[in-house]
Amino acid sequence: MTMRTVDEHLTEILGSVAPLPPLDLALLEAQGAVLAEDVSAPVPLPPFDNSAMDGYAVVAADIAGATEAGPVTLPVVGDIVAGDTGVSAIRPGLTARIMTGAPLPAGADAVIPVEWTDGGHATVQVRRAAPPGNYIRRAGEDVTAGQVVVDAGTRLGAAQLGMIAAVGRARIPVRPRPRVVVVATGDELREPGETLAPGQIWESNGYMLTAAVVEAGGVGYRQATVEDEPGKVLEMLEDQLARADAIVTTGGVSMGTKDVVKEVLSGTGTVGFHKVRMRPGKPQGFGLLEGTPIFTLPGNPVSAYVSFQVFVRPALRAMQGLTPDPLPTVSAVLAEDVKSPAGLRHYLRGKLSLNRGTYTVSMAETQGSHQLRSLASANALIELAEDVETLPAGSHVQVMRLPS
Ligand SMILES: Nc1nc2c(c(=O)[nH]1)N[C@H]1C(S)=C(S)[C@@H](COP(=O)(O)OP(=O)(O)OC[C@H]3O[C@@H](n4cnc5c(N)ncnc54)[C@H](O)[C@@H]3O)O[C@H]1N2
Ligand code: MOO
Repeated sequence: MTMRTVDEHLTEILGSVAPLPPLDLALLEAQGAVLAEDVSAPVPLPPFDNSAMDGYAVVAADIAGATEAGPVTLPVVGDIVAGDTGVSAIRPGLTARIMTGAPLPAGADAVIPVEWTDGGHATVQVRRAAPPGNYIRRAGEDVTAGQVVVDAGTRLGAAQLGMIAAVGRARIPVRPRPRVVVVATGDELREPGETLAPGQIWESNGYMLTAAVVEAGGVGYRQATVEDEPGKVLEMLEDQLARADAIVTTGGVSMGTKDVVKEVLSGTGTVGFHKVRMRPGKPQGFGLLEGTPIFTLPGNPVSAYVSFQVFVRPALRAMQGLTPDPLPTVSAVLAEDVKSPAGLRHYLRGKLSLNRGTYTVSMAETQGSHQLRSLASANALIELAEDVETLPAGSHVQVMRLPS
């Protein structure tokens, strides 16, 4: 196994993954996917001048002198509701009742809310003056014709889907959420809910990594554990290629006699195994299996989780056409002294808090790569560069916020 840095390993990964080809999807099928092309408006929004209030469409000059004590009385010549398509014009001296969202009749230049009037039907008394433009929503004041309303590369949430529907699009080209098969290996593993024999543990990495795939915008498929028998593991991985845009395995990649993932994948496709200068997460493998990226993460639970966030998450972003950013990172003040092994990138579980505008981070109680409890209560990973060996309390450090 060759030695390499975190950056070297990530560079190889990002050089090997490509955005998934776009698909044309109906709006609600596209939720969570990333828009592949800009969406622009074919018409302005609003498409026509319309009323912002339930009230009366008037000529502002007609009611310029209206007061509580001296209301102006106008004949009401029509009733315009939202959805009316053939609205006739009004002339000075006349008014029409109008509802919110209804098209403004030609000739009118202001809307008087019903609360400023006596609410009359045949005639209406207006008790307040208003300038031209009062409570009118002008055509194009939200979006102009031809304007881009959602940029390519945006992940589609509720607001973006609403915007796209509002410009009349029923289907859009998106990069689909990558389908990621998660495979746990190890003869010691049993399903949660089953009874354990001595020496066995419950399988947890598969659940954790499948959930992490979803947090990273993918679709996670957790594959049941198979026996640590090379033929069976290879056959299962090859079967999974049919439904996978990527495969993530955990376990079986270090120096043991039963490190089956390494055994079956060494020399298969372009898969290579490396010792990466990091803690946790030293033993890593990556490559393409019949063109599909496969990440072989270590088995220690915290190592698997950190490896996912450092290597797999950026790759899944790239496959969605997003920038392969790390988790959102902030600068924080260390609450205590820390030590770090020389020559390794160190990821420490931490607790990040914001006190009077300053981020402070303290270390989780335990840092062993088998100690999942402190990861489950952490909200951050403190990232210490390879050349850091000691840092006193008060130093500034880069901290990755964990998905919440
Ligand atoms: N002689 C050496 N031994 C080890 C080295 C080394 O360099 N030389 N590296 C250590 C490091 S660092 C790590 S990390 C682990 C990685 O080992 P594997 O990827 O081969 O993982 P396993 O041996 O299969 O398992 C390690 C550990 O994690 C538990 N595990 C595995 N899968 C799961 C799962 N799905 N759910 C819960 N727990 C899991 C497993 O029971 C082991 O305790 O190797 C070190 N050894
Ligand atoms: O890399 Mo191992 O991941 O340190 O426990």
